Amino acid sequence: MIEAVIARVGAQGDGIAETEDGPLFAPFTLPGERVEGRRDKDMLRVERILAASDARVTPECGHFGRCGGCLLQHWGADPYLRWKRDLVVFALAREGVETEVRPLVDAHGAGRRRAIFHARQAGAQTIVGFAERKSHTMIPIVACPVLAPALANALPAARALAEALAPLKKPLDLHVTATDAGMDVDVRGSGPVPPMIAMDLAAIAARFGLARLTRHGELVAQREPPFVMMGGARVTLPPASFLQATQAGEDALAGLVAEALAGASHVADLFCGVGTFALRLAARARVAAFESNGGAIAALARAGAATAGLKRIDAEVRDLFRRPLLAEELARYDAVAIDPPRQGAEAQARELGRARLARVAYVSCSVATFARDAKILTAAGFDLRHVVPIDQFRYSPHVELVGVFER
Ligand SMILES: C[S@@+](CC[C@H](N)C(=O)[O-])C[C@H]1O[C@@H](n2cnc3c(N)ncnc32)[C@H](O)[C@@H]1O
Repeated sequence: MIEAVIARVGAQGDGIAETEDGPLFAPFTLPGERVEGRRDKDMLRVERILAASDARVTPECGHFGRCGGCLLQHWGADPYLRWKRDLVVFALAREGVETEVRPLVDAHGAGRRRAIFHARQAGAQTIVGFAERKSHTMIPIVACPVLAPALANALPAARALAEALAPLKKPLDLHVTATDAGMDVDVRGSGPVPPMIAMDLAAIAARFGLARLTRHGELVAQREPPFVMMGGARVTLPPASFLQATQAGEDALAGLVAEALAGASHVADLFCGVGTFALRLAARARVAAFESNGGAIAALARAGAATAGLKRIDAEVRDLFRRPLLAEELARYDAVAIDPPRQGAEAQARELGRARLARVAYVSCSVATFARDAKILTAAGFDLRHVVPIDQFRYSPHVELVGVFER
């Protein structure tokens, strides 16, 4: 057993004690706390808190400490939100990216509207829940307080579906999305399903009032096509679509992108998904939207065509890692919104740098790849005017941001 004093909370959400042998990572501890525990390589498995921080609060979830979803429910809101903004401040400073980091937007709102539950068979028992952190061990989950009220029935529905599929003995992932028509569920991992089980699944969909149930994107049952509103457009979602994690997060990101690109008359939306930004930007500007997922592009095109009052939207399936929009192609736009996955968009950033463009709104879910791409853009003459951090993933170390580039 050793004693340690926690100096700070690190970028992965662990408390960190500085020792002669280097940093010791102590999950679920807070700055200033004196703790006792067992050392396991660079981890400290805390067994007792000898002196607790004043900022320690009671976690709102009974699964906290085991479930890998939340790491920081034990921290008061103010220091937690300061830490989250600092993740962006310090990561950019470390990479030498100089800019104004604006106040963090708390975008938890009503809660998460998407969840992926895992289901595993343990003998005769079906376990439905989330994985432990950095492990495949499943934690059975009874309730998850970070989910939006529209997902209140998501866990019981996922459990019923997993139990119906239990005879197949396959590990399952159940993607649940809250839509304006009700819950949309896509079950992955089951493989082919015998007709009797398919009938059971359809009955469960009806019992829980699911808008739609699909298996690997194939329709099992549908009460009403699941849709969400984006600006004035009604978007019918393909199964397991990407959506920003919270409605408040989507509204905040879309508002910041619209503000950054205000006055542009022809905008390119890169990594556009189902049109989160494109369908709103098209109220004021002509938009060209690019994305590798064909289902998302079809949904965006249909929603745009069916919405009165929008300017023209051109939507194209394109792999922007392999075939980024070239500087010559970008010449026809006067501003760009870009929102890549975690890997960032290195090749695309180089083309944005080469293009004769004045404005880029860069939405990112990874400060590290954002910093890399920001350096490419600033080396090409862009000024990173400011960055706005956004917290859609309360209690986790994930943070989004919008960076506004001009030249
Ligand atoms: C962070 S999401 C953003 C989606 C959209 N902007 C939104 O806010 O809903 C990233 C998007 O990039 C798409 N994507 C992933 N890899 C891609 C690639 N190589 N080329 C084009 N799009 C890709 C994903 O399908 C996803 O829709």
